[in-house]
This record gives sequence, structure tokens and C-alpha cells, in this order.
Amino acid sequence: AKQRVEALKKELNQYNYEYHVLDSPSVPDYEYDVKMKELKDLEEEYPEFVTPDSPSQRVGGEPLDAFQKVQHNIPMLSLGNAFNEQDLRDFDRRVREGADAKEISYVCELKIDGLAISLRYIDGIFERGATRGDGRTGEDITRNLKTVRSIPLKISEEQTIEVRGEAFMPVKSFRALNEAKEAEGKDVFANPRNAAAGSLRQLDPKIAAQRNLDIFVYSVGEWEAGAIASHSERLAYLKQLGFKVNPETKTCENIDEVIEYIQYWTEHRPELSYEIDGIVIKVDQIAVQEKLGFTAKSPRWAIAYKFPA
Ligand SMILES: COc1nc2nc(N)nc(N)c2nc1C
Repeated sequence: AKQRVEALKKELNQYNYEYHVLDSPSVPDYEYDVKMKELKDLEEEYPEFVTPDSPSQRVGGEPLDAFQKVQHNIPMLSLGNAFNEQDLRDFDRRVREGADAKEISYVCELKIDGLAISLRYIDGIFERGATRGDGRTGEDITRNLKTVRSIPLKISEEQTIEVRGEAFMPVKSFRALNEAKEAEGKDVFANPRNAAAGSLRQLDPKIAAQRNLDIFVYSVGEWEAGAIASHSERLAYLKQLGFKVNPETKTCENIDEVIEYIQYWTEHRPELSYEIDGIVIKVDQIAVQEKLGFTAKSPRWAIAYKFPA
């Protein structure tokens, strides 16, 4: 029975990964449902076999009275803003001056209009998820984040690692939620970001579980996986671990290519299934990031280009 439970957990976590992270399921939903029922029956018969990474544990427990506060070992910072091409060229000049003309290239990422969160894994198991809060102190929303299907309960290596990402609600889910709210005569959410924030602040995980939240992971808080020389390689590693990384992320050789990427997404932004409020540009070379460092509140090696409101 224990072998069967272990096999089912592995299989169901893989199916979940294919469906919610890769968006390419390899089995029909029916097969997933049948195996999940078999797992839940076995776990009921043998509760000692239940582990935190079991897919049956995604929606667990009774509503909380309140969220615990958590300290971020490495503060979750904010980003400096750029609003036009000149700001971007000024950023590029500051980076080149600060890095004394080492080779510089950039990674461009869509800036998801959601909620910054931090995910901690211990020996590869999802242990704790927290909101950004004021950057140093956030709220423990682990139970709600476990309901987000694109967050792996177990990653592919037994790493102790903390990653950062943006939790969000896809536009389609947002519209459906507001229609349901209107039908119930309740207040609607102003935008998907507020809907995501409101959903993650629910004290009852069963409500969060119904909100179709999603996530893109974009950086690491604490890194014990050795020195990986570039941000783009770190993103590739996060993907390899089983995290959902935004597929539109692109490396750009220079600021002109960054500006082209911004022009492209300024035009094609409405085609996305989620809302973005800008583009984040980061120096790709980790050595240069370390040389440039941080101001009191944000990295000198990154900037957020904001779309006109
Ligand atoms: C390195 O620091 C950051 N990186 C980020 N990357 C993306 N894609 N989106 C963000 N909101 C973001 N925010 C911060 C503070």
C-alpha cells in the first residue's frame, strides 16, 4: 500500500505539472480524477502515509483566525521605474559606467500585475509561502499558495531554496469571478490584481482554491545551488526544478533590443491571458549585478519600464 501511495503521489504531481506548468496534459482529466480518488482512499485508510507534498494536501485544513507574520531573510525589494526611452538609456548608461565597461546584456521579463510572493522549499518540499508585505515582514499564506496548482509541492531536486514570483489571476478567471459576485449582489473586484490579493488574503483555503490563481517565478531569494553566472541560466534552472517561468522572457544584447521588446509588448499586451503593468529589465551577468548592488530599496541592476496608465 505504501508503494502504491508513493507511486500515485509521483504520478499525480507529474500530471499536475504537465497541466498547470507546461499547459500540456499527457492524460485526460478523468484519469487524474480516478487516481486522485484512489490516493485519497488509501490515505484515509493509512493516514500515516500522508505527506505535505501529497497532491491530496493542496486544499487543506480549517480556516485560519489570522495570518502569521514572517521575516524575509533577504528583503523583497521594489524596482526603480522608467517611463520613456530616455529613462531606459540613462539606466543603460549608469549600468555601463558602474560595471566599468564589462560585457553587458539584459533579460527582459513581463511585469505581471499581481502580488509579489516568496516560496521557501526545504529539501525540495514546499514549506512556506509569504506575501511581500513591507519587504521585510510579510504574511504566511502557505495554505492559500498550496492551492495554486502551478506552484510545485515538491521540486525536482532536494534543494533548500527560496524563490520569488508574482501570483496573479488570469483575466478570464477575473471576469467569471466578477460575474458570480454580481449575480450574488456582492461587490466586484476593480481589477485582476485586487482579485488576486483578495483571494490570497482569504483565511479559508477552500475559497482561495476556487479562485484559479496562477504564478510566474522570476528570481531567487536565497541561493544554495552554487554560482550560476547569468540570470537567464538561473531562470532555466528554476524551470528545470519545476517552476513556472514566463515564456515571453527574452535576453537582449543591448538597450536598443530592450526598446524593441517594449515596443512589441506595448502593441501585443492585450493578447495576453493576464494583465501586465510593465516590463522588467535586468542585467543578465550575475557578476555585474553583484558589482552594481542595491540602493536602500531597489537593485541598481534592474529597472521596471511602466506602461502609460
Ligand atoms: C529582482 O527584483 C525584482 N524582479 C522582478 N521581476 C519581475 N519579473 N517582476 C517583478 N515584479 C520583480 N520585482 C523585483 C523586486
